[in-house]
Amino acid sequence: MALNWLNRPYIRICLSVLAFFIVAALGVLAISWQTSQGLRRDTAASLAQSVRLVDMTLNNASTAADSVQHLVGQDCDQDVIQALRWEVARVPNVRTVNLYRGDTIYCTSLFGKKIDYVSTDKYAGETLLLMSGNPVTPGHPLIAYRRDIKGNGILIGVDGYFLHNILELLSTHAYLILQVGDQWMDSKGKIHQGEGWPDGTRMALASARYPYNMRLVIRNSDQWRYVFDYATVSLVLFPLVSIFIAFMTYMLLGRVGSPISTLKDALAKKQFVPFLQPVVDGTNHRLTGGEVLMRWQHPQSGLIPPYQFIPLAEESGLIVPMTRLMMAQVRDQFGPVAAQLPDNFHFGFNICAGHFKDLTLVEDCKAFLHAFKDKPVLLVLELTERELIESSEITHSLFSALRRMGVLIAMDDFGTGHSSLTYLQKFHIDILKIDQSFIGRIGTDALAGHIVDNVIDLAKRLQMVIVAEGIETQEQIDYLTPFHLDYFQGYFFGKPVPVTEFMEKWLQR
Ligand SMILES: Nc1nc2c(ncn2[C@@H]2O[C@H](COP(=O)(O)O[C@H]3[C@@H](O)[C@H](n4cnc5c(=O)[nH]c(N)nc54)O[C@@H]3COP(=O)(O)O)[C@@H](O)[C@H]2O)c(=O)[nH]1
Repeated sequence: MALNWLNRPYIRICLSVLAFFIVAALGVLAISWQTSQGLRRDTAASLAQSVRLVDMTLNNASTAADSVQHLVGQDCDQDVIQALRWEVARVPNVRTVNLYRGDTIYCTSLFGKKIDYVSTDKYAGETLLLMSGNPVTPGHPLIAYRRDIKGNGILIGVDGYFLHNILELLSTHAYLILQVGDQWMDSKGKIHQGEGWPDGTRMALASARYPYNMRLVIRNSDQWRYVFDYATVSLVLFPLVSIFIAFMTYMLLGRVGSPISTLKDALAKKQFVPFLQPVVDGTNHRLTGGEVLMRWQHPQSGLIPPYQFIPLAEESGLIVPMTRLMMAQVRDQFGPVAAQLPDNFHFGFNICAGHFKDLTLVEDCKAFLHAFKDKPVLLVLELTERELIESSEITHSLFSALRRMGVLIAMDDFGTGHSSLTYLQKFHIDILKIDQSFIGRIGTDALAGHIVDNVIDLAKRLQMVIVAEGIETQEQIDYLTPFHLDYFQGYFFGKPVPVTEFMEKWLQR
């Protein structure tokens, strides 16, 4: 069948590996799609959350500014200083509250009256300035909130600690920064100038209230960390599923093509070959013929014995073309060397019952005998007693046609079935082959000896040619010799071998 090529080992391995990679690739795609969606969703939520928290922090500064707004422009007396300090103590996150006039700070919550310069032009949106520290706490980041009222105003220092805490907490799977003007703070609280954040997918969200942006970068390493944190089960499951699918692919491909289609394929490729077992004269043990026994020369599995495929071949009817192939091969290989065969050499073919309904059998026998017209041989069709031949008009006319051509009929495995005598009555049988199971028990089993004696007696009375098959020992030969049987066959004389080996070993040169 056309699909049989699929179960060749290397095709099976290649397709299984392919199945593994397809499933694994689909798994990688599914995991990366799922995690990238999850990561985007989570980071977008982190961004919104960070803006909300920074806004809340700056709202505190704005609240403090509201409270001291009426002091703007007033002299820095004790009441004003006290009011400024009160706000530092009262409002969370606020570290200093200062008043300025023009570009000069003149009143501070920390030092009271103090003159200091303020560069108001550096403030983003005139409101916010990120600072890496101030003279009191150098290296400690802070954000200055400014409220200007006609050239005078309030400057509020907000502790950067809260801001970098927000960044740190929300940057588990991304690099989160707070950007104010061209300065930005990372999650460690470090202040940077200009661009310079890492490569990756970028997102940004601006505050609606204050002039700053929260920016977020998803780096490759973040993606992988997210995968390990949130898709651990899938990471284990997909390779296992891929291995399972590859294994199933391998196993299922092994079953592609039904056994019958496999036989058909083998038949088309002529993988069924004849082996020959010698049959020798019962007296002088010289070669007189050969039984043709089928073997399946499988390209991968090697030589397959008949018991593994003959039953299915018989059941499916494929045995008929397979037997025809045997006859054709033996004819074509022995025809040209017929001169080397002993006189009256006989070829025995096993023929199943179903074949006796097929008229091609007559044609095949004719062609077979014709191939040996210059050195005639005997053709023996061996019928097994295990299968019943239907007694019909077709079978009888077929038997008659075969007889007219001189084809001999042998009864194989005699004694093992239930119809031996019926057979002998209904069909003209020329040769009787005593089953090897009886021969094998000679000398060990008295009953088997009696059966052999009686079968020989019956066959002689019916004037049939007798073959004792399955001879393996000298003891068996010694037992049978006094009966003067026509032929012996068995491993003692030779096992079934390929045609070329049979020719080399048995034919005269
Ligand atoms: N319809 C067809 N059936 C066939 C064909 N070729 C074989 N067969 C059937 O398979 C049966 C087993 O065949 P095989 O394995 O080849 O065995 C044969 C011999 O090897 C074996 N034998 C012969 N001598 C001995 C022996 O001394 N000891 C021993 N243990 N085994 C021995 O016997 C088988 C031959 O038997 P038989 O056919 O009864 O003469 C075979 O029996 C067939 O049924 C085929 O082409 N067509």
